[in-house]
Amino acid sequence: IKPCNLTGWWKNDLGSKMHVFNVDNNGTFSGEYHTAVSSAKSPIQPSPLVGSQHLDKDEQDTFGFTVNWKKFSDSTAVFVGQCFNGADGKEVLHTSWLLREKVDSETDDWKATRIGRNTFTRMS
Ligand SMILES: O=C1C=CC(=NNc2ccccc2C(=O)O)C=C1
Repeated sequence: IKPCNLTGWWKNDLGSKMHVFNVDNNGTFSGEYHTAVSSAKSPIQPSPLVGSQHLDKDEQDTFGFTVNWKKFSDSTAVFVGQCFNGADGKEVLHTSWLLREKVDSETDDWKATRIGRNTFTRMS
């Protein structure tokens, strides 16, 4: 199976863009996340991401990464997923995410984590 390397630019179904810098030989990578969903008032600036992917030979690897949302909010998102070579030959990342918003009091802890799914495709 054609290997699937995360290095490069990806776009998700919300229109956010992710730039993965080089993946080292441990599968560790860093990058920048350019969200499309931040509140309009704050200028969109990239947030740092760090992650790790499997490097099995010629496999469709699983990965995880963490995004710390700079500036606009003290939230953190973690993504887990797998890279596939789609039927059309295009690479696609199917991910699940947890978004943890910072809440002001422990009594609000119960409502502070959201879950969802995102699909990323490589930006040509
Ligand atoms: O200030 C903030 C706070 C949270 C954010 N979450 N974005 C996400 C959370 C889950 C999945 C995708 C995204 C995205 O931005 O594409 C973005 C900006």
